[in-house]
Amino acid sequence: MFRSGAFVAEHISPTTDDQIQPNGVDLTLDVVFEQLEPGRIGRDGKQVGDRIARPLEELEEADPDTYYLPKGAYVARYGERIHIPDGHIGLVYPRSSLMRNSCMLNTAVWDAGYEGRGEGLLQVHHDIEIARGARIAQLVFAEANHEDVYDGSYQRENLE
Ligand SMILES: O=c1ccn([C@H]2C[C@H](O)[C@@H](COP(=O)(O)OP(=O)(O)OP(=O)(O)O)O2)c(=O)[nH]1
Repeated sequence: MFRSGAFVAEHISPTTDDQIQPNGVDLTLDVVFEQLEPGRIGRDGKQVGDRIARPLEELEEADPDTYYLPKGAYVARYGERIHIPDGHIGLVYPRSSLMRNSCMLNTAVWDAGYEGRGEGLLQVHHDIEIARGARIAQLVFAEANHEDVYDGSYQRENLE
């Protein structure tokens, strides 16, 4: 069963009322990264390739705090601190307005016990402007059985 947006909001911070949806909580765009170097997925381990944040100069041109994204693939970091409570997994879907603008956000599994400010693959199939802090995605929680809780390399990522 999927949980209500009000329940999800108890585990996401900060949130404003307009982020709380019937079935989930909207996540905002914080930073957009471009990958520069190949990563590696090995049999025992992995490496995330070097990346850079979209340069601030571009953000400050014309319309401050807006990303102008040409067609391509980016990694988006969400603005909220997310905790996946015991007994649940999280899934992220694109905000439909993003998808209707020919862009897509992909999700992997958000494990029970994870805490951090996570990331998603932002596919831009047509140039788009996205304001920093704009709502781009929706996080939902589904109830799930598990024996262990998340203890991987991304635990507590991007927390101050
Ligand atoms: O779209 C997603 C999905 C998950 N996560 C977070 C939550 C999840 O719990 C964590 C780790 O995901 P996963 O277990 O898939 O990572 P991995 O590649 O297997 O690495 P590790 O074994 O170090 O966890 O990343 C994201 O930031 N974005």
